[in-house]
Amino acid sequence: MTERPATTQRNQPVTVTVTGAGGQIGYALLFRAAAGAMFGSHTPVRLRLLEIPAGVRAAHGVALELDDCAFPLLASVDVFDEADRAFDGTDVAVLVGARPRTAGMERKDLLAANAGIFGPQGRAINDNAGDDVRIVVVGNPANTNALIASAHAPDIPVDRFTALTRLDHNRALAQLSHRFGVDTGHITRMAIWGNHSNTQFPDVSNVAVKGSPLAGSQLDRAWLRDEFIPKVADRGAEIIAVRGASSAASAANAIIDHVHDWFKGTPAGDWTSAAVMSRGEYGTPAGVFCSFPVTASGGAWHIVPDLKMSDEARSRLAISTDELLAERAAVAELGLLPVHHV
Ligand SMILES: NC(=O)C1=CN([C@@H]2O[C@H](COP(=O)(O)OP(=O)(O)OC[C@H]3O[C@@H](n4cnc5c(N)ncnc54)[C@H](O)[C@@H]3O)[C@@H](O)[C@H]2O)C=CC1
Ligand SMILES: O=C([O-])CC(=O)C(=O)O
Repeated sequence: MTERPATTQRNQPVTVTVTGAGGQIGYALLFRAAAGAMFGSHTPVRLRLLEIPAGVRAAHGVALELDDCAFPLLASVDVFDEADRAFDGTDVAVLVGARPRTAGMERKDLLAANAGIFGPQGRAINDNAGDDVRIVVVGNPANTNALIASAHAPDIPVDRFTALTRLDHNRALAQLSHRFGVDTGHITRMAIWGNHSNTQFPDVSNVAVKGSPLAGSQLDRAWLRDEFIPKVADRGAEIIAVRGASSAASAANAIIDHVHDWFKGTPAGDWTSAAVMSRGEYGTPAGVFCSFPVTASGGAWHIVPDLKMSDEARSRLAISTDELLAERAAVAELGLLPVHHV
């Protein structure tokens, strides 16, 4: 047996709770998390898997397979069907567990089906998680579910809650990479604004390719309006139509990217996209989780300040934030928000 070099340094383990762990995204996520993709090769991970009773057996199956991978960084795996126990001491809560949409549904159609999950989970995180807990909401409609969860966690700073729009960001990078014939790593300063839905605004106005801003024919407005923006905004539906199920591996990959950057920071000179609580930045309505261009440093997200926005960009963003306000009103109507959040 090869001995580990004496210099191998090990950080304290990070505890990650994943809800919906027996589902499609869970299956694509947990093995990469256990292999060290979130926090790097020096940080062991303790996994806590939450499922509803009907999904617990599948989650146990995933736990058996995790065991069989013999990941050196995997400190423990535990399966729960009770939120209070699953979130006990957790550092990172990944809220995936929810029903996915099927062909013909919009993400907002999931509101009534899924929103009821996130209040109790927010409360369980509030009462049980570690002091520094960070939360990423993935289950749709993700932005509004993040609002519900945070509203039920009064002791946790709202900035610790996020909703995932990194998948939209990555989709946009891939489309730009195809268009301009460069690796995605050469494309910086992409931004997703608004809701994780087809009203989102994928904005290339600050994009740089190999460090140079887009110019001339690269800014083909008809291509942006008729092809790029709808391709990115409707990609989730395209995946459902082609794959027959909603995106799972690409969603898991985006979760890894999001958590990784939150802990490790975004690269100098670039930013990414995440939905965070709006305090009115860029004219957005305060009190909804809205996607912005963000940097991460010191374990916190920072909305990129002082970007110029055209009138068209502002009106596209307003369409998406109007949808967020409508979702907020709908869940308030369903009694899913505490009164002071309405
Ligand atoms: N924000 C994003 O970028 C994306 C979000 N999604 C959303 O992620 C969610 C999950 O998608 P999949 O994994 O494909 O679905 P899935 O149906 O394969 O798995 C969901 C799992 O969640 C479990 N679950 C349901 N309610 C739960 C609860 N209260 N507590 C714990 N577990 C619970 C189910 O038993 C199931 O095993 C869906 O809402 C989907 O729309 C999917 C792709 C991208
Ligand atoms: O579209 C869906 O229902 C799943 C999802 O959020 C995505 O793929 O972006």
